[in-house]
Amino acid sequence: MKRGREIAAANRAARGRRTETAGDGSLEGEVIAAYGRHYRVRVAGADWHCLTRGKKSEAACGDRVRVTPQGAIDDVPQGVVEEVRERRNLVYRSDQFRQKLLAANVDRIVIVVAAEPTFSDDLLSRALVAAESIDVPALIVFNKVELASAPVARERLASYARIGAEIVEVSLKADPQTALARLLPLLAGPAAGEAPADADSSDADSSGAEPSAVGVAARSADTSPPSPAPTNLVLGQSGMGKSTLVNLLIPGAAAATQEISERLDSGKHTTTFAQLHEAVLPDGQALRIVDSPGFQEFGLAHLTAEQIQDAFPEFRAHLGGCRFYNCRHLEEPGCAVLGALAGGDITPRRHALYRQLLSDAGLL
Ligand SMILES: Nc1nc2c(ncn2[C@@H]2O[C@H](COP(=O)(O)OP(=O)(O)OP(=O)(O)O)[C@@H](O)[C@H]2O)c(=O)[nH]1
Ligand SMILES: [Zn+2]
Repeated sequence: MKRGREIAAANRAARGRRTETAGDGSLEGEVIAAYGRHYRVRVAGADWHCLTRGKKSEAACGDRVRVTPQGAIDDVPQGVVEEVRERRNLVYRSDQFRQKLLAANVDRIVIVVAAEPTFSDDLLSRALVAAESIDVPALIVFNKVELASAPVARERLASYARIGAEIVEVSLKADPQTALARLLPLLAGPAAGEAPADADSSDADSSGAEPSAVGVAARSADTSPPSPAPTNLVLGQSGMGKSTLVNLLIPGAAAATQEISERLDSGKHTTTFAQLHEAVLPDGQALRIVDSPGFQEFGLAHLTAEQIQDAFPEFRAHLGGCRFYNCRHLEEPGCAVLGALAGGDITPRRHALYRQLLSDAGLL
């Protein structure tokens, strides 16, 4: 989050690059659906079906890619992904054996939890760590708050608010209008071609007190090309209401997903599907949502020790206070983080997660 300003600037620069034709006949586009090695790439307003050259699937939803045309099948342009452009960030899950790319070039990670079924602290915490590790703001959408079980879940979420997480309460099914009124100002932004609406706000940092300052038309008024809306990656365990959220925000999203999975997957079931949905709102703002599969585990084996440590906001105030400059905050004498753990400022659950993430990454 501390690099929000730089990211916003990089963001503007990256988005200045519109679709271009290179000398070799290749074109630039954006991956709007990733399904194993199959991709749907939006090139100059048309949706192409593309494959990568290698066996590995290395592009993610939201990536800018260079593609070469390969004719058309059933009027759908076909292409090959030749190159993935440099990305601002990449969200992925990993264990020791493989990686699952979720999305690239995201501006916010939206994590859906609910009053019931019971959400997993481990998964929520890992999603927050994933966001922190790439300096992208996270938003927790707390759904089904009309249920009698909501106070228990609210109490559990309070510990996340204490470490700085932003939480929005909604009833996506029971009260969709209020949910939209709360979420759209946080998630929408200027449509492509629209001038920035707010001259004062300058970045997509979520650390400000005003929720309305988060990425919503909050681009500085400079001379660079106007930015399209921020890209929101939606994550959630099964049953929390992720599909309900995506369909409320983008009417027709379910049908689009169905259509793409039928075309790209030809009946095979894969779980690596992610899709970018876009909509223009009545007020002219635009909304970009990446829908990803529900998950039951969130491996972060790719993180470095430094990324893991930095992803715990409640450690920060203590990091300078350890006796050893290279303290790992595990059992070292004179460790300020362990002191804060003993004193109750850091919870045992969070410190256990810290240790587990180091272990998962092979760093213990
Ligand atoms: N009571 C209540 N139920 C809701 C609300 N929002 C969604 N649901 C229900 O919660 C269930 C799960 O919602 P989905 O949107 O399918 O959840 P999901 O997270 O996409 O789950 P998967 O499809 O399994 O990945 C459905 O039966 C919804 O009708 C709400 O505001 N209140
Ligand atoms: Zn320490």
